[in-house]
Amino acid sequence: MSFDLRFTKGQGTGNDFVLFADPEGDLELTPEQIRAVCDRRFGVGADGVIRAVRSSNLAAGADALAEDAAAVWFMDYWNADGSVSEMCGNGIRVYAAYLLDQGLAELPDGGELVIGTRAGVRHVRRAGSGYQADLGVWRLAGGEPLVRAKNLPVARPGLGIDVGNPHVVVALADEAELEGLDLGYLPVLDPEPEAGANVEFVVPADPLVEDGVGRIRMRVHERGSGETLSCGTGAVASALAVRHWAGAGAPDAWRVQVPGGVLGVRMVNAPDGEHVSLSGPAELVYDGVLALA
Ligand SMILES: N[C@@H](CCC[C@H](N)C(=O)O)C(=O)O
Repeated sequence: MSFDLRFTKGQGTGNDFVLFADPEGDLELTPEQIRAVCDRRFGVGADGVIRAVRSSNLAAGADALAEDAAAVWFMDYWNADGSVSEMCGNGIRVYAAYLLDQGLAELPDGGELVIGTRAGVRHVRRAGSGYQADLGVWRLAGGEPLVRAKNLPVARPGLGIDVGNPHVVVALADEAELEGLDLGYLPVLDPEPEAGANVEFVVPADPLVEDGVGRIRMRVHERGSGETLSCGTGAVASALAVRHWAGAGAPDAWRVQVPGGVLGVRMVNAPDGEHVSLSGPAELVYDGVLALA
């Protein structure tokens, strides 16, 4: 049986998403349907799909509500291959813009949206013409897998970082090496983390720090989506990794240039540990209807 999916297309630094509202949680798309929506030739085309569902109508939403009763909306996220992810840093800003655009939530000046995700409750506020999301407490994932990628002459050690979803960050020698990578091929990790990982390749800008802000360039191969123009949680993981490698005195504010634009990352101490926040643009591009089988 086919049905019409009313959707909005949105993007943040070129990481693009199909968003749809399903407040009651009646419309659980299958992995095949997600792949059909994200197909860039036969579907709408996107790096991921986001369902706006009330936390009270989703099993995973119960945890969010237990953490914070204000998390009435849940960001239900799928990668383009139909797999579920815990978190999406660009997606959560676009999701905030979508909730506001659809009149599903309000954001008074200086206020914040409280959003349930599989990685926990996240807070989003306006920042300039975009949004800033507190992605919570980060942690070293405890692994340094060797990473092989197409056109990378030798395997390099990566650093495992968890920001709600899994990342492995790899430092490259220079811009030429970054540009020469062919991320149309899946990077191979040894050992391969059980749940897979998003893999970021980074190089420092020259100078690394300007006006107290660290500066890096990044490309990414996203778990479940392949190479994308940007990955918000990947930008955060990259800034954290480079700060870790730079050692004492490295800044807590970073500017991450990705193929689709620029993202801001900031580390801030809080009672429960060091939080990391991500800021950047979020745009809703168009609305449409897709017939799905
Ligand atoms: N593009 C996102 C991350 C989306 C999920 C990721 N591919 C995963 O599987 O963890 C971002 O902006 O963070």
